[in-house]
Amino acid sequence: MASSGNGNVANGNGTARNGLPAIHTHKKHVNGICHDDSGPTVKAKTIDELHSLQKKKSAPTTPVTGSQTPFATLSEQERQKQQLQSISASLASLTRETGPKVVKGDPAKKSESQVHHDHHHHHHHHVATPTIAVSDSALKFTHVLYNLSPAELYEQAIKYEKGSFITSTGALATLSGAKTGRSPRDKRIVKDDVTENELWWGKGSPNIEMDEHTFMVNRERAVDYLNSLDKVFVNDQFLNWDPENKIKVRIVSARAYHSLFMHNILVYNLDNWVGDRCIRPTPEELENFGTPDFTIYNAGQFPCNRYTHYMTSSTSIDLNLARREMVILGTQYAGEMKKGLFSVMHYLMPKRQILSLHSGCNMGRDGDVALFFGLSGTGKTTLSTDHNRFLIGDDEHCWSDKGVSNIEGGCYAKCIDLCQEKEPDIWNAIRFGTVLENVVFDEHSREVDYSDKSVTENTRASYPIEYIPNAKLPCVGPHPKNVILLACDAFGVLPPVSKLNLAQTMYHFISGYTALVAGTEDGIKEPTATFSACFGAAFIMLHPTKYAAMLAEKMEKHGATGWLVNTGWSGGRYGYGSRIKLPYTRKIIDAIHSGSLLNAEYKKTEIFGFEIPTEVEGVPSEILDPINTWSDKKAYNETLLKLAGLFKKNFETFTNHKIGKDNKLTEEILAAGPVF
Ligand SMILES: Nc1ncnc2c1ncn2[C@@H]1O[C@H](COP(=O)(O)OP(=O)(O)O)[C@@H](O)[C@H]1O
Ligand SMILES: C=C(OP(=O)(O)O)C(=O)O
Ligand SMILES: [Ca+2]
Ligand SMILES: [Mn+2]
Repeated sequence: MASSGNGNVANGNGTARNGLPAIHTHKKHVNGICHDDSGPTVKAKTIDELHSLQKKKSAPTTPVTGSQTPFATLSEQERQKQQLQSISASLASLTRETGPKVVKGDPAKKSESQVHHDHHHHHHHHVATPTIAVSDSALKFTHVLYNLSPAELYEQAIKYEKGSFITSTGALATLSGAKTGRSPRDKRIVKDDVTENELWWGKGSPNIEMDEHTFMVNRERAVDYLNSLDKVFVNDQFLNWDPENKIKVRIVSARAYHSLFMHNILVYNLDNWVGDRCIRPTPEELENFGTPDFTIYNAGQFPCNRYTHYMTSSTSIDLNLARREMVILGTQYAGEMKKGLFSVMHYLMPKRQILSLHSGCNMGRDGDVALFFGLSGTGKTTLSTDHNRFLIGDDEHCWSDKGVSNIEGGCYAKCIDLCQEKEPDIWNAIRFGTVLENVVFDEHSREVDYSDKSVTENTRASYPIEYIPNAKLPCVGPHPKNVILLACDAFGVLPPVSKLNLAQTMYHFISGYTALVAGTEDGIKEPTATFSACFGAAFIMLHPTKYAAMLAEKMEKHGATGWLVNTGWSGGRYGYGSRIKLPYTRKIIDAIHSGSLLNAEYKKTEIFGFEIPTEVEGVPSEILDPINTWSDKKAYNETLLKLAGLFKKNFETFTNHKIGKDNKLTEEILAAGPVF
């Protein structure tokens, strides 16, 4: 018994069972006990002690300022207490007096912390509690997992969230549940005395009203749900890389998946840079975090109550600008949080004369910045991620007097049919730390099949921007030189590239055209035109002409050129022609960046009056005028007229709005549409 205890598998004959020579250990006898260990021993007496040696204490996620005074520990405790008080206040029910008792750390790790500390209540920082418990949730503790690291969030997800797996490249595969895309029709905005006058309401507007009381009902529902859980995740982060215009946000959520998504998507740090490496998080910034400017309550697993006024489904995404709060019920799609905050920026930034943009953004070696506007799936992420240029951001930006800044700290790429050769940077960004939503993978090798649409076509990857090798850190840049409007035209009649004058740029910016291809199940054969003002009507808060006026003013002031790029069909509409090849679109974009396209030879198209180049390096010239690619010229002309009609009809809503200070620009914009 004693001799086999160390795992040596020698048999009685001195030969190992597998035929290899037996291993002879030099046995020492101490106190008559046979002892096998000759090497150095571990400095632990129990298995618990051994485990406690494995982890050393890291700097707190909300660290104290550098000084190492004897009072550092004291103030650290005080600071921790304040932070927990602030979180408890966030989670407070508004019908009861105080917030829940909150404690930091994983509820599953109670025994472990007792090993570390003789008086383990030092480890758990309790917050002042109500003397009379008025509800069951006030009797229990809510554990707070605060600003966890990606590794910790992986462990949480894999242990507790069904559908969480590590893929062969180290990404975290997750499922977002029943909702795999945004639910714009379930978005509600509180209409009060202020927002009634400030916001865009009515036809075409994304803002569907709800009253303050109903918001409180849903807020209470979310808060009660979150408090009923053993633990919640809290992320304290920032929006916007412009230090003067950053917004502090707190996200309270129930899933590690949501916490990791926001960790990737938002900004942790703005100031603390060594070269182009960021030390995150900045102690000062997080120490001074205090109360957030904006809070999201994500109770996505829990539905809203359809008996509640204004509710038309089990999903509700509610924004209250006065309270600076957002409540999410009945959807776990993570994009809802990111785009919800984008709406908030679309309200807050214009008040500071800063234009918020639904666009990607990158910069060349000479500091030439390009914006890529476009609706979902038109190519913002794909085309702004360019190996020859610095990525400033893929989706949400601000344009201030100083230049551009990314609102976010990460990217959110579509991954359907992702291909390593065509999109190497995105491909390589899908590794440890990246959240991969709703993808399908081999159950054994864990290799992802990006062509598989079994869960959804809207498969996504969210990764920190620094996973892109040529990310521009910090994510800010000078004033844009080129403003590229992307349209995925499924009618196949828009030219691959058109140069626009300012009025045309405004006309197309306000129109915000792209086309959706009908899903096969719908039985619809026709591509459907979508007009989404400012290429992001779902997120804008003010009337589109407000943003358009700001864009016109900035483009004029900084001499930016507008372009319309069709990333959609050519040679016939969807079902007949084919999608313009990504390498051709990239060549077109290259020519815009280099400036060569600005000075190319142009001809004017009929109906839309686009200036189209006769030649672009690396692109077959015949495809530059779409009529050449259609074998049926009559069908081309009919389709072109049909699309022009849709543009005209859509623009009717805007004809009686003034854009900018005088009527001159307004008239020019109205005249910049299709003529037929
Ligand atoms: N010519 C093209 N230009 C841009 N994208 C294309 C083109 N052809 C196919 N695609 C695909 O279209 C999708 C564009 O999505 P994405 O860049 O994520 O859009 P957005 O960021 O605007 O939502 C990607 O999957 C990309 O591979
Ligand atoms: C996340 C989204 O953005 P995009 O498709 O524009 O990248 C979305 O629209 O839900
Ligand atoms: Ca986007
Ligand atoms: Mn995108």
